[in-house]
Amino acid sequence: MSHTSTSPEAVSRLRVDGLSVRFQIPGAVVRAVTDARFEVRQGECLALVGESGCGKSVMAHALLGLLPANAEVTGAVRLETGGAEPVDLVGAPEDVLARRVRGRMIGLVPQSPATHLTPVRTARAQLAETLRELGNPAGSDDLADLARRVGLRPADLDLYPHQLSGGMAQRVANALALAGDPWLIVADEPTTGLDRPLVETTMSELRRLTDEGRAVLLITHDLRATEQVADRVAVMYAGRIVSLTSADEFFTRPRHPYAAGLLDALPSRRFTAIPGHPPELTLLPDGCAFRPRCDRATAACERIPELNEVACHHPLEHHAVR
Ligand SMILES: Nc1ncnc2c1ncn2[C@@H]1O[C@H](COP(=O)(O)OP(=O)(O)OP(=O)(O)O)[C@@H](O)[C@H]1O
Ligand code: NI
Repeated sequence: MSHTSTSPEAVSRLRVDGLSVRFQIPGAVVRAVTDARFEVRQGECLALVGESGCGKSVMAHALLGLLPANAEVTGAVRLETGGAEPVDLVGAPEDVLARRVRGRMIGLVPQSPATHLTPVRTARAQLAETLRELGNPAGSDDLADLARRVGLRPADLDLYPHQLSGGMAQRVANALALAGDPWLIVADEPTTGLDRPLVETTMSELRRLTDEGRAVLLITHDLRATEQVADRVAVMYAGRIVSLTSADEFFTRPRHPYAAGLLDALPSRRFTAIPGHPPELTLLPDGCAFRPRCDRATAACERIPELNEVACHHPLEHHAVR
């Protein structure tokens, strides 16, 4: 389902190469993201899934230079758009990120959006201001169009943040992320608080933007929504990407035991949770971090497996699903 109207050299993409994030906290180091390698290409939606606390939001913030001062980021993140000079996002000066990247090249839908809205201004005022700041003349048509695309009714726009339900605040955040017509949309749980029809609206909008030649990095717990829009799926466990395959392969022939476990936990499948819990990111074991929960673990798992689509010493051959 990829969009290939441009020549290969001009293909836009985000390339993440060996990205790691460490947080220094009193007496410990949180290894939130370790050695992430992936790309998101024009015309593609890549979903990033994994249990709570595995490092998904930290990864999203690292891409945009939005981590707090106790974070140490290493590795490379390059944004190549339309044959223009690539932008190196790790180590880019704050003014470059603020003026050129955030909102314009990369739009972020933050997790828990209600906390990011200005309490004293209506949704309409915040959208209009963002459109203006991002150099869009903000005709009322644009604003109305943006609202419609995310499933907001015109009357919703006159509400103040405290009057918005969680789902409405989510839609306002989705609209704010799209206001600058960014090339890449990083959407961190963009469907929180939305009912199924609105989840569908949001997913179709993300798919439409993707098919028009943009790119989407979708962070979500909603595997149903993932199945609907993702071209590829990256599975994260304890800060590492442990599986990076086509969505079709992830949903029908998962090879990493953790990926298979996530699918088995779905009510529509076996409805059987993976036993145990992920490790503390301050106390990661050597070797495969999933080993203590994995019924296929062997002595080989004391070494970190390479990510060759699947980071596992003993991937599943044919896992019966559906
Ligand atoms: N500023 C910080 N200082 C120390 N640790 C942090 C900081 N920010 C995040 N962390 C830790 O990094 C880890 C990854 O957090 P992150 O928010 O990325 O998880 P997540 O995969 O997005 O989870 P969820 O699905 O619940 O949103 C967590 O253990 C979290 O406590
Ligand atoms: Ni998160």
